[in-house]
Amino acid sequence: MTFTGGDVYQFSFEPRDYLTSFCSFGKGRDDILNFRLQKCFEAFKSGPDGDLGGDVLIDIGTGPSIYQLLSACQAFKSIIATDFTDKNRQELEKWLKREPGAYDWSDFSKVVCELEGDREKWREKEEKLRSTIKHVLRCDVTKSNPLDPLVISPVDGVISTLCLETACKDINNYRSALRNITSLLKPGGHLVLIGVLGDSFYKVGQQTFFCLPLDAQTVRGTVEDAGYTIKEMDVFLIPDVASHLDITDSYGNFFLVARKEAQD
Ligand SMILES: C[S@@+](CC[C@H](N)C(=O)[O-])C[C@H]1O[C@@H](n2cnc3c(N)ncnc32)[C@H](O)[C@@H]1O
Repeated sequence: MTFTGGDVYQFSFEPRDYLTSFCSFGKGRDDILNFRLQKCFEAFKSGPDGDLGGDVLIDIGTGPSIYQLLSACQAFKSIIATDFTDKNRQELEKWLKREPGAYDWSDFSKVVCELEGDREKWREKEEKLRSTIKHVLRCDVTKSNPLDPLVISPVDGVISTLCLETACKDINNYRSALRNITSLLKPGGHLVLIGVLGDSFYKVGQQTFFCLPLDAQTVRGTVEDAGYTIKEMDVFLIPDVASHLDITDSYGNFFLVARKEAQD
């Protein structure tokens, strides 16, 4: 599979096709989605005074998705969402502004509220997230400053879900993209990384996108080499890989939390 770079994303990544295939319950992927929501819930549950909390969280490569931020919005005062493509940022804005036709995330919000103890509070949860996302910015993880030309003060937290492996054509590029996003983080700040394992492609509508196949050991080493101490890494192995082969060949997901040490 040849690498699909920024131009392919900008013109051919259809947010609604992506959401329908990869961010919908009841399509044989519930266990994967529940793994991500559960791990985010556990990681952010200590709130603003916990290790994983503070003033600003940046989500790198948010895409059209918000599931990864539903728990985080209880732990950070503000969130900056980012993505490479115009269409993804527009789809996200549609949800933030409650525009007609915005994607319905209520199944996800209900799961997270149930984990927090009251499934009925899902509307309040969505309002809390909307008010916590203060900006939706363009980003490019291949740039040394991914928010270029914007320069911001280093933040307390960076989260990135399923982005770096889709944006990088080889492990050296993955290493530098990780270093690029690390430059946005304060020493002592935390990185939350969710990614896919063994994935070489994923299909969004009619378009097939490249993915860099990763294994847990390589991710670990790369994160440590970028100046982090890993606090947690958990792997979810997909029980029935064959049933997803029409849209992806990933065999698992990983969830990682790491603290940035003093030197970059
Ligand atoms: C598989 S989607 C993941 C979206 C979302 N984070 C999620 O978990 O559902 C990959 C995302 O990476 C973004 N992306 C691709 N290349 C990028 C780059 N060079 N810099 C930043 N984001 C990029 C895409 O636009 C897309 O939104």
